[in-house]
Amino acid sequence: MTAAIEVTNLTKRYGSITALDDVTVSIQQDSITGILGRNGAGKTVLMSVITAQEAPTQGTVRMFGQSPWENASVLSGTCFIRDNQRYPDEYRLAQLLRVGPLFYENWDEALAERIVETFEIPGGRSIRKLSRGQLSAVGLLMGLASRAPITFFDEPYLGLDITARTLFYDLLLEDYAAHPRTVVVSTHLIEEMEQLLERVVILHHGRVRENADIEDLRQRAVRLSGRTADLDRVVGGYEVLRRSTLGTLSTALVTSTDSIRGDAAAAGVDVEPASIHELVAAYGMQTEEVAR
Ligand SMILES: Nc1ncnc2c1ncn2[C@@H]1O[C@H](COP(=O)(O)OP(=O)(O)OP(=O)(O)O)[C@@H](O)[C@H]1O
Repeated sequence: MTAAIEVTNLTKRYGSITALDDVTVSIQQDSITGILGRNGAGKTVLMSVITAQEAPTQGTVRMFGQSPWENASVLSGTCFIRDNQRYPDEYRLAQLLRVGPLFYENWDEALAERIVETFEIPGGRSIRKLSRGQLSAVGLLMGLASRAPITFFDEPYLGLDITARTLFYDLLLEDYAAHPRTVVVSTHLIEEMEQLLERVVILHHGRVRENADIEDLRQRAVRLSGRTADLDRVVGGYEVLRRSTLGTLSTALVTSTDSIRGDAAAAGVDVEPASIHELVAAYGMQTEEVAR
């Protein structure tokens, strides 16, 4: 694995708030990596520090082996589309399409035009008058057409309807297959996006809870369900990530082990693979102490 981004012992504090707490993570080159975690987990701050929009309190960031801080040669190869991306006040789409190639050397004009048509982005008014979804479509346009070697999308779909989101996912996969590059995307729409992701970083209270291949993560936990008394007999020896009971029936999300399926079968308890979004939700419910 070649790392496009290496973050080492990164801490970011704002006064008494610790947004990132000793984060060490590497992001694989030519992969699509999802940054997941609860509100306030540190996803945006991590991307802001990696892209040198904010200085770390401690720790180091390397992109393609170099520090991005005031490093034009590194930063020219990155594109960061924020959820609240701002553009100059009176800018219209045509101006944005003209400056794209000035900022990004791999800019693809045909792709940009295709995205304008696909997402029906209006060109006749200033960008600040666009709807929330249309503004997100402009962000997708910049992020995709830039073809930057490292592209960050921070919740890129805000306000986009389901058709537009599906079009985005299809376009991203198609363009990534034709032009492999490193894409980092933060999202809460885990079920929708997980088929795109190859790697996943899960943040919790500013710390890395998981940094794994998505296939490995899928093996990480199982969902047990059955009669509460039967379930009680099984879960005792395992790490229970989340449990719920309705009447006489219970379900439990349990860290997967070699013996869990045998033990569950012996107790008459059903076992199914847990989904990534169940796992992320369960991690998010853990107290800070448990997560460490
Ligand atoms: N400029 C700032 N000053 C003070 N605290 C900040 C600042 N920026 C971020 N934070 C805090 O850092 C923490 C992480 O914020 P961040 O925006 O990275 O969360 P997030 O994971 O992106 O959340 P969300 O999913 O809600 O977008 C939060 O507690 C936030 O309040």
